[in-house]
Amino acid sequence: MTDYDDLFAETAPDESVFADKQALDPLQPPETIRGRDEHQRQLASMLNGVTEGYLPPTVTIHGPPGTGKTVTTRRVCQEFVARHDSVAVEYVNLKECRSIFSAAREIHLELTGETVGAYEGVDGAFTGIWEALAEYPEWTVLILDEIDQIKEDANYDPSDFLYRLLRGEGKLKRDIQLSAWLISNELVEVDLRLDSRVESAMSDEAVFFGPYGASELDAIVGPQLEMAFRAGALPADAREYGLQEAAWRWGDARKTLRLFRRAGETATDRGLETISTDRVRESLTGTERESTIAKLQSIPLRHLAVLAASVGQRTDAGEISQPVRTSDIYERLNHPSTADRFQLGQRTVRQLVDDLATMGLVDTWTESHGRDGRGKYVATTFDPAWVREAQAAVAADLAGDAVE
Ligand SMILES: Nc1ncnc2c1ncn2[C@@H]1O[C@H](COP(=O)(O)OP(=O)(O)OP(=O)(O)O)[C@@H](O)[C@H]1O
Repeated sequence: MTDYDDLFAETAPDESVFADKQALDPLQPPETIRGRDEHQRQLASMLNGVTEGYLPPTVTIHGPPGTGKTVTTRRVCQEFVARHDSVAVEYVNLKECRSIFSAAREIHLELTGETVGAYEGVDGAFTGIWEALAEYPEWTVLILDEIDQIKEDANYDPSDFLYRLLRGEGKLKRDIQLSAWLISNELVEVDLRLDSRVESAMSDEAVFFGPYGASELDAIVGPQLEMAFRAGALPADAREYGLQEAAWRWGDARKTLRLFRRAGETATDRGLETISTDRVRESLTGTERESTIAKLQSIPLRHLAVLAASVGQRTDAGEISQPVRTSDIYERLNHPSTADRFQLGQRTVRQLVDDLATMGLVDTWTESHGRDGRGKYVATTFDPAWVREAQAAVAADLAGDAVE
């Protein structure tokens, strides 16, 4: 039988380098938005359009992960509506929405507090959305975070969804003043392949959040590092090294916080009083691995299948052999044991490989083989073994869903 007193005593950190580990939690809203003055100014001047009777129908906000798109946009909007009764702001994260209906349902839920039944469909959700907005203040800013998710719906064109949002009959009839602020990693018009009808209904307002440099990361996470660690636990050289590497590799504030948290945990596990540059170096690999696997778990299954096929078989020595040709990927996916499951033609495989390259997950290049023509080669931009780990995690999730 377990002696819990012993168990907890043994696992309690006695010499922790942390003073307040929670300070490194990226989910805690920051007290102050730092290093984004110009962006805040741009967003504020768009909001100030209401004083002249105009809000742009859309504002696109894009840039790589962890660059402050969400926190900055939400904060500026919240502060503005707190000072202007004629404006309301609503925020909806579409992260979990893999269909247009679920996106419309999520917006409806945020505006009304009520769920739309599946039988009411997208039409029902939009009717409810317009009825709700008719009761709102004169202007509404609707922030749709991770808008790129709506492209996952194979049965519905993202253009139709956005067109309804911008030019829907129910909206025009009620003269609703809605400004849709669309947040995503890629430029939304390109990523969602929006048609010209939607593009002309959108406005040109776009705000780009670039990756942070080392000094910006210092300004953003610096105060959190001060709070998180005991005095002297994070020496200046290790701190500097971590910030430089984080800026060079990612420019992502969230990953930077994770990097220092992991480094601190390793130091504490090993009973060390300080976090050396070596601990930070180890943490860099761990952070890279963790975030890549998390990203792989979130991509569509077809893309993951193509990645798995590009990773291929281990050699006799247990190594994964890369690069592979796109034709090999196609053949592996069309092996009799899996062909029925995937049903991916050559063109689709090529398209999926291009998507993976755009996501930064693979590198591709073409080589000439003399008389045999040319071949396109594919290799992952990260340790290919991580694909197997992501596959195992996805399979476990799917099995869990099936049980529920
Ligand atoms: N300028 C900033 N000032 C203070 N904290 C910031 C800033 N930028 C980012 N952060 C921190 O990083 C976290 C991630 O930021 P945020 O969610 O805004 O990034 P994002 O660009 O929307 O990322 P994603 O594309 O992954 O959704 C925030 O919760 C906050 O802790």
